[in-house]
Amino acid sequence: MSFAPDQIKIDLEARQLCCERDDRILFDQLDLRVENGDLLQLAGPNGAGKTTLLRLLAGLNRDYDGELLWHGQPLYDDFSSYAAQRLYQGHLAAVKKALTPIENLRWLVSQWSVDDARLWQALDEVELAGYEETPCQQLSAGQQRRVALARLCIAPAALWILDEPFTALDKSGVAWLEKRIQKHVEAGGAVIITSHHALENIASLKQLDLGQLAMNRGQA
Ligand SMILES: Nc1ncnc2c1ncn2[C@@H]1O[C@H](COP(=O)(O)OP(=O)(O)OP(=O)(O)O)[C@@H](O)[C@H]1O
Repeated sequence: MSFAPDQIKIDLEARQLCCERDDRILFDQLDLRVENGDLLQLAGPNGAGKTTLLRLLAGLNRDYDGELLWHGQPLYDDFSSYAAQRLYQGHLAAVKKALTPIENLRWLVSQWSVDDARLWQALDEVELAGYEETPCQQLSAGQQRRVALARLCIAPAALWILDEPFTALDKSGVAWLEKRIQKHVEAGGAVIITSHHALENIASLKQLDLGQLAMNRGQA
């Protein structure tokens, strides 16, 4: 059975979100909403708070003021239903180096029941055919990133939250990932991404520039 992200209602909202680190306000009074078909790129200079915001949106950190809502209800009221619909990829590839790509993939998608044949196919899609049973410590940084990204071919999650996913990818990897993101958004899924990589080729792109917000705050 194929996965149709448009069959799942995506409605993630931040209202008046505020976050401080080390007595420094990273962002405040921040409002955003992500729904089916949205691609939101968080922009801003190093240290602006992009990863911090992404982790809040993924439900990995509760150190904030303001509201985070899923389907109009507080995110943590029914967190498991939210977690089942979102896929988070952190800025590190986060593969276990002692394991092979196929073993890593089994572990990375263990929250969903996925046929093993589909995992082999996903590794083929990310151009890792022939490396499926090689320990990841023997793979390059870009190949390890591809192992983690193979999840995007498999996981039935409608909302992708991706932190610098282009890191270490070569030209063909970048082109593949851009297409994969575009396809997901066009199919009715949604993507929130931090990336210093330009994503201008994707028509529905929206940007939220945390550096600009901080500058506006300074001038207010
Ligand atoms: N666990 C933490 N404890 C204290 N301060 C933190 C913590 N994590 C991040 N920070 C601080 O919060 C600020 C924002 O960090 P964050 O990683 O969100 O920035 P970023 O915009 O993603 O940067 P980059 O483009 O370099 O990845 C930085 O000044 C950082 O030092």
